[in-house]
Amino acid sequence: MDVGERIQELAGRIVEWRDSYYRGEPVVADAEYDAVEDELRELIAAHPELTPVPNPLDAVGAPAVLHAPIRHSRPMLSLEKATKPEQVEAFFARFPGQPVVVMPKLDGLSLALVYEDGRFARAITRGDGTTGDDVTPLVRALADGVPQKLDAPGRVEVRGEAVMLRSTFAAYNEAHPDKPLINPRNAAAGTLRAKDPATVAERRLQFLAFDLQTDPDSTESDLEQGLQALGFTAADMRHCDDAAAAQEVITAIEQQRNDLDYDLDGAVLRLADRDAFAAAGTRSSSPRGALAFKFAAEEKTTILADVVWDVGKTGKIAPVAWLEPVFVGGTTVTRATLSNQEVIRARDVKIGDTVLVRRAGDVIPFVAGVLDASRRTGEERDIVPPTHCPSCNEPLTEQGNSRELFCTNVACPAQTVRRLIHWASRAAADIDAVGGVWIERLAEAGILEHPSDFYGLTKERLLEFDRIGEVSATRMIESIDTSRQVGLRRALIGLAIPMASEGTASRLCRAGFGSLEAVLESGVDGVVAVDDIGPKVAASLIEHLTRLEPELERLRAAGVSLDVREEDLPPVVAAGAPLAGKTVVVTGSISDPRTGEKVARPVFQRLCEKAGATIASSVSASTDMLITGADVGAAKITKAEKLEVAVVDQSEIWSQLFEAGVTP
Ligand SMILES: NC(=O)c1ccc[n+]([C@@H]2O[C@H](COP(=O)([O-])OP(=O)(O)OC[C@H]3O[C@@H](n4cnc5c(N)ncnc54)[C@H](O)[C@@H]3O)[C@@H](O)[C@H]2O)c1
Ligand SMILES: [Zn+2]
Repeated sequence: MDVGERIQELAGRIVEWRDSYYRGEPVVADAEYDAVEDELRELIAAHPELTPVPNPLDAVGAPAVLHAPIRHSRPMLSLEKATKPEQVEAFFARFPGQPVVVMPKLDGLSLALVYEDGRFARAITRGDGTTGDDVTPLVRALADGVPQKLDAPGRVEVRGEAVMLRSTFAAYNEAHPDKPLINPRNAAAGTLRAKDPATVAERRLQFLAFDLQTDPDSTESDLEQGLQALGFTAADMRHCDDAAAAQEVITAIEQQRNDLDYDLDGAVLRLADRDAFAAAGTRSSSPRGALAFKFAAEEKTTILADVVWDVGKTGKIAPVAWLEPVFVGGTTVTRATLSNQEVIRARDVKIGDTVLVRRAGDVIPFVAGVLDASRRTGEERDIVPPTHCPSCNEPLTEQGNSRELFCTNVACPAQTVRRLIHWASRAAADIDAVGGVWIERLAEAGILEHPSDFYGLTKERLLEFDRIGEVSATRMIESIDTSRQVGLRRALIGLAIPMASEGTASRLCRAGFGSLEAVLESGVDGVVAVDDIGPKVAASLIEHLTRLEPELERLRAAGVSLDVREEDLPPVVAAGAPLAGKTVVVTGSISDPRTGEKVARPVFQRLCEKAGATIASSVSASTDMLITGADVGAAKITKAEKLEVAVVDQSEIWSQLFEAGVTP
């Protein structure tokens, strides 16, 4: 194929894919679409004489099917893309001396909100950039962050992104396993295509503003201040004076990405001054005064090679997708979860399909759906759930609306191994020198069945196995020995009791229970009396602890501590408590000023508690103080400053702690 043909092919594909995408039925993941755009852009740059007419790269969106077309007062454009720091430097070089804001590139859909004489008049989608769809009733009914009235005369146009919050998305999919949404962006777009707001009432959207035009011109020339003065929630903007500062904020946004309640696919740089942005003008499809820095994709497509049913520690049999390796969310993914039978049915997934895989942050990668069922060849196979346990061959039972499968055989070998691995895991007994493979070998040999069996192992017994040396056998035994100090909280986690979470374990300790036996003795009534422990959790806890009583006895006999540990007790507040009544957030890396040694964050937080503080995990309006260690991301500090939370360096706190006699 010659270059001209390739260009035509790529251009055709872009038009086709955009068409499906803007209809709400994407056929490829964004990353694949972007790769095709990039290839076309490069070919055209090298062969300008072969530029297709029309050139899809000069167009915005797609010639959408519009129900109620409205022409935009000025075009709604796309953004120029960057992936390298040099491009950020070039952007600053183009506008010497101009302040720039850096903000998240929100992954939803853009809207223009028009206000006339202080009254919300209409909301319009981007459409093809020139003409969009009137979605006023839907926005009125479903979007938060859209004031009905403004204190501003004349015509005001605010542009921004309507996103579906991740929490809304998750809650919706939980409530509708029969018709799950693919991802928050698609969900937001689909919501605004609905004919009647009542049919999509649970699908609330959040509007976050990033652009403002006023007529007559307002006196406020700073974009962010202008938006806030009118009462909008603006995208989180941070002012930067040079490329290095901007690059730092871009990195901070990318790191923060998983902690936010909305999807973002990059960071946007934009001239902070509204007049300067307008004066910079536009290219065919993007403004000159802005630049989008793209992050790594969190969604990709790949082939579903097989589905394997995995037996978990509580006997749940979960479908695991075996994938052709795909690089997504920063790592190569080969396995992903398919949740349960009902999700497989609802998403209509078959073995051999090209599936969309989503991996964001620490969440286990999952198969979000099949993008393009028309790609099927007929060779695909249905995913057939097992009727018997893949490990012990006992018949399975089905539970709940999502028809989860369970093996209820308490002697099921796979469950036994899973439970042992769980006991040895970091959050529980932390037997780090004995890995999963060893646990499996020992279980197969009949030496390990219950957690208490770890404590009867000897070096001599381990040395009878192949491929094990003196050194590692000694390490294993030492690691097991240390784990005898596991204590109430981590032992409870390690016993993998259904419905009892890590939070339950902490709450029991803080409520004053001295040992696992004491929890059992207090019965359902005693446990339910603890704040934030409900009757179902209490019942499950007591039922399983009763069943495990002989095991608790064996653990005790082996010298394993099931008593509460000092660190899990409510802190004894030091006299004079310098941080009394303060809610604090700790960020950055903390070290003891006397030795320079690093101090783990939970340890430092514990010291703050002893000094009277209440610990929070993120900065909010109710935070009194942000305590900063070394290497703090810029975004956290900005947020604290915005909320007028005091930002205090760790050195200040350390002196107060030492003075009150609180030391690690
Ligand atoms: N999967 C597919 O088949 C397919 C097809 C077409 C397009 N796409 C995807 O759509 C996107 C490209 O389309 P585009 O040109 O609309 O988007 P773009 O990436 O050029 O970005 C422009 C859009 O970013 C949004 N935005 C979010 N936060 C912003 C902020 N803080 N400031 C300014 N704008 C902000 C606005 O809605 C604006 O319209 C890409 O992500 C692409 O992968 C996918
Ligand atoms: Zn089984």
